[in-house]
Amino acid sequence: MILATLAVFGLVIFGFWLIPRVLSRTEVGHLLQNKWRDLEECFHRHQFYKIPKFNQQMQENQVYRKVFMYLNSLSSAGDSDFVNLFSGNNKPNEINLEIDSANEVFSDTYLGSRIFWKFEKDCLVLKMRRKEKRRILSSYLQHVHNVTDEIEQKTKEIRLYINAVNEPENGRWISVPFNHPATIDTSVLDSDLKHKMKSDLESFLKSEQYYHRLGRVWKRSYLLYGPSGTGKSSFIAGMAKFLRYDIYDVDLSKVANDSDLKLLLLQTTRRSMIVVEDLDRYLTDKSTAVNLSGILNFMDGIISSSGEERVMVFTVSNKDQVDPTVLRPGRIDVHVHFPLCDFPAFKTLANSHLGLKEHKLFPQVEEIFQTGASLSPAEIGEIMIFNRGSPTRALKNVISALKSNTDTKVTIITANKKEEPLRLTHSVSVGGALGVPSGLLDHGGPGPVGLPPRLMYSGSARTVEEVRGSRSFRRDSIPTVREFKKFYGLLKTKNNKKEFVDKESSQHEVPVF
Ligand SMILES: Nc1ncnc2c1ncn2[C@@H]1O[C@H](COP(=O)(O)OP(=O)(O)OP(=O)(O)O)[C@@H](O)[C@H]1O
Ligand SMILES: [Mg+2]
Repeated sequence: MILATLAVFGLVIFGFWLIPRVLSRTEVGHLLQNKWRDLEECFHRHQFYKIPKFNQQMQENQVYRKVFMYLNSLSSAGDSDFVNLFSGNNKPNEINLEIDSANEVFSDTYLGSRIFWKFEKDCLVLKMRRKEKRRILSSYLQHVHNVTDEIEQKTKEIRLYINAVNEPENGRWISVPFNHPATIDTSVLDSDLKHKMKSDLESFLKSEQYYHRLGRVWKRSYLLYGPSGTGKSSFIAGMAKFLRYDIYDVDLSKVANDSDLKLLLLQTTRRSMIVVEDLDRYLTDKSTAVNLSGILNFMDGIISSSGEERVMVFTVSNKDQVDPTVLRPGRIDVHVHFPLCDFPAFKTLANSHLGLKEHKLFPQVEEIFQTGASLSPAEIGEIMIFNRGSPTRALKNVISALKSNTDTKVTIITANKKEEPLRLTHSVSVGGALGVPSGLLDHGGPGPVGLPPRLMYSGSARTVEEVRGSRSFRRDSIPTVREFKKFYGLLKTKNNKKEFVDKESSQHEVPVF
């Protein structure tokens, strides 16, 4: 008797456990669930809001578009009876799922209230309990807006804008899709610095209210400084991808005057990154028609169409040469140093480029770094890429390049008799603005110290006097390696005194946080 009671009791419990599970997986269960919900809603009065697909001018209603996108992002969308499959817009191999507008009701929960969406002919209908509309309607719509904004931001194609010669019919900017492969993570930099940069950018994105409360323009400015080939442009690409911002790359030499620069800024959109590479060059060479006050106003970003959500990035090779007013706090918020390679950075490159964690030549490489020799990550990276078939050969070539670089670190007397340091090898620019090579590549054979041919640029010929007159070789007329050697040979005969330039501090710093 007791056994029978226990068996019945067990069966009842099992039944209670099993029935909801079976129902939730079957059509009957689904139907019952919907009927129960409908029954529950029968006891409430409802308010309906219609969102037409088109406005009176037969243009697409943006609210409809956003709600449609929002509904697609709901987890319940995946469970809907009919789902359409489309190929991706920019990636044809990708398949996207989209809810079908055929008479289905989608329910959503917001702040504890249930909200229903239904497709009708050319419109979407929002249904909510009347007594709850005051409490949730506007914040729910804001929530829909925020979610879709975030989705759009994540999926949008990043574009690179370049200020072209004046074409009034097309505006001042021309753009191309931006597909640079660099990310913040692929930059060979101190990992703590990369982490700080990411959190700085993230906290900027979340600070709209904070900036508004302070009455400040919601923008943040970064100065990336360091020798050529240390990854400044690649890092900018990584920042833009991290933020998913478009890049406006300002070429100041193509700007007619201060008001033209204002116009350019006015024609940028929010959520964009405004980049001026080699700012020091423009300031010292006066290779722009814009004067200092025009540049300062531009940096302050006051004149912009919305004044909102801008990141500005400036690169310089040596910040000590830049007028302190340009770099004052508020105008530049964060300084980031891009150093030449040290031994840990070399090891990271060897790992990523050659798959080497350890090698018998590493101690030798470390020793040379300890003597103060250094090359830019670009130079070391190029040697490794060129010799990637043989890691040992790659390391040997890095060693000889480092040794030869030690020999080429000299102090030269410039035209104005002032001693000025010049690192010859760092002047071989391997990357133009945002990594687009600006010189003509010479594939004519290996370089003199095992450097790959890619490192050799055939720029326009320059005389030694021209080279000596400038602080460093300019990107737009890069000498060939042979010219370097010639130049170096001349230096040796003219200056018997050969000094090492002080090794730059390898400390990365982000002074303002
Ligand atoms: N720190 C680094 N981490 C990873 N790659 C680097 C780094 N530095 C340079 N490189 C590589 O070297 C090449 C040139 O780098 P990039 O153009 O970013 O240097 P740059 O500092 O902007 O130089 P320049 O001042 O001449 O414009 C790129 O292909 C990049 O991938
Ligand atoms: Mg650059």
